[in-house]
Amino acid sequence: MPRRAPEAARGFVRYISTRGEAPPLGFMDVTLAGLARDGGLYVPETWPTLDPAAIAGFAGRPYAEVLADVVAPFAVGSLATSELARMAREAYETFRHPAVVPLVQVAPNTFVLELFHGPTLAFKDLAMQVLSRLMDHALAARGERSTIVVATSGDTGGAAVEAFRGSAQADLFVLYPQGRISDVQRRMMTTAGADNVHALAIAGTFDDCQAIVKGLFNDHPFRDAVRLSGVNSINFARLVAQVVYYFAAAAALGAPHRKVAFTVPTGNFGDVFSGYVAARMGLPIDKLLVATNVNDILARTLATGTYQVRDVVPTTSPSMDIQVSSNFERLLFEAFDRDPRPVRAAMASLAKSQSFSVTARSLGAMRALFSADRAAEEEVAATIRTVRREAGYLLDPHTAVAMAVAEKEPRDPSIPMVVLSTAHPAKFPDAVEAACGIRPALPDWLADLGGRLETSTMLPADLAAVATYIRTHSRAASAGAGAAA
Ligand SMILES: Cc1ncc(COP(=O)(O)O)c(C=O)c1O
Ligand SMILES: N[C@@H](CCOP(=O)(O)O)C(=O)O
Repeated sequence: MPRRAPEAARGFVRYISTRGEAPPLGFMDVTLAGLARDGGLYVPETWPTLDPAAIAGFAGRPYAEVLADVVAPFAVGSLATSELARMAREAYETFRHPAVVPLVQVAPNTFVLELFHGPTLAFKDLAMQVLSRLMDHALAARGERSTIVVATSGDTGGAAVEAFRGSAQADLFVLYPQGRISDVQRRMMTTAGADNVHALAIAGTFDDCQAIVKGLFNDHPFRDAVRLSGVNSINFARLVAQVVYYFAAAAALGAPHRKVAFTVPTGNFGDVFSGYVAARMGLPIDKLLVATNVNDILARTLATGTYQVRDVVPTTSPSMDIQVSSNFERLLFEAFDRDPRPVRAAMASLAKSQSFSVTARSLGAMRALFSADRAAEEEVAATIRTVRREAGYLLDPHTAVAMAVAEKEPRDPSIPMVVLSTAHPAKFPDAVEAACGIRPALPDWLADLGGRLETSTMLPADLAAVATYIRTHSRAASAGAGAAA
């Protein structure tokens, strides 16, 4: 059978690598590829835009329809809009709230955007439920299998397990940092009871897990042999699906006729980069406020222009206990006017000396839209208590990091501030109870989670050990495979 020409060679919307040394690909190829072959991250060659009337029209529309309209321009030529619309409809049928992403007002002109009504109670479901459908569709159409790896600090892993368990096309390997996530998060990964899901407890941090995943992608013979794909936010399809809720929330609050600001609890910089994409597409965003816990590399970088890795400190918002923040590379590429050479230099410096600096001009470009601050552990707990007392609303610790930062930051009171609520408080019951004395219960459909049988494999934080495990257990590897994208 003749080999398929890559989509990009067939005149589709092209995606380019932030490091400039990988072949351009089309949307579905990028979705299956994960990391670019030069170690960089894919972004579209140009940002599509939506006109103000289209944005205004999102208010009150079903969320799945908004997704189809926002994502379609990124997939022109690669995927029929009717297929995308079907996938979106099916994806959001798994959600437990009719609005999918409801907005709740907690103070004058301050809103919480609840992104946790999906099957694993975190914002990751919003993109993962679409991504699994996109990948299954592409793999089935091509008659291919795939080995999916994912590094998680707690939430991406559970969302991936839920989205891919039972997939006929894919085997999923989830790397989580042993002992550094909540019990609920761990159980969501270890109780799938599906042959195609492998939960790997890594003796290390999330940064170790993510470095191993990138190492697997950068080992081209391995990558090709197992047909490697990734569902972390290195995958552009994850990010584009997350752009949708910025549009939905802003339109509900009067955009495009009114500016809206967002505070985003941040770790791997994927969620907030999706906000940047929304701005590039024409959404009038006043400000994107990056909120970190004490693992504040992003806040320090935006303050000083120097990205300097330190040891990670365990916190009550474990999903944000991250130092090497993958998607910052995409922002660097933008801030360097899309010149891949300084991106390569920065990434080489990061690999060699754990740090790099950006020019004053690039820092200025970042600060035009982004600002940043951190919340210490006592501020997080105090915010959970205060918001509960004053607004009768229970925040999870990640959302509380964002709320604490939003409250500290000087702001124009006439501009609505939307705080992204990335997880349900019941995923972190110990931290919430310690902060305010209330122990949030899991919803009914997860009430038996604590009693389900757990299966996981402990491995050292070692690239070769993980690669060997995957080679042995991946059905894509044992079926034999040709070159991947
Ligand atoms: C609950 C929660 N909040 C916030 C974040 C940070 O999001 P991002 O990594 O996209 O910056 C994560 C992890 O990604 C998370 O799981
Ligand atoms: N906080 C994340 C870390 C991985 O982020 P991703 O957005 O790149 O998948 C998690 O919960 O796993």
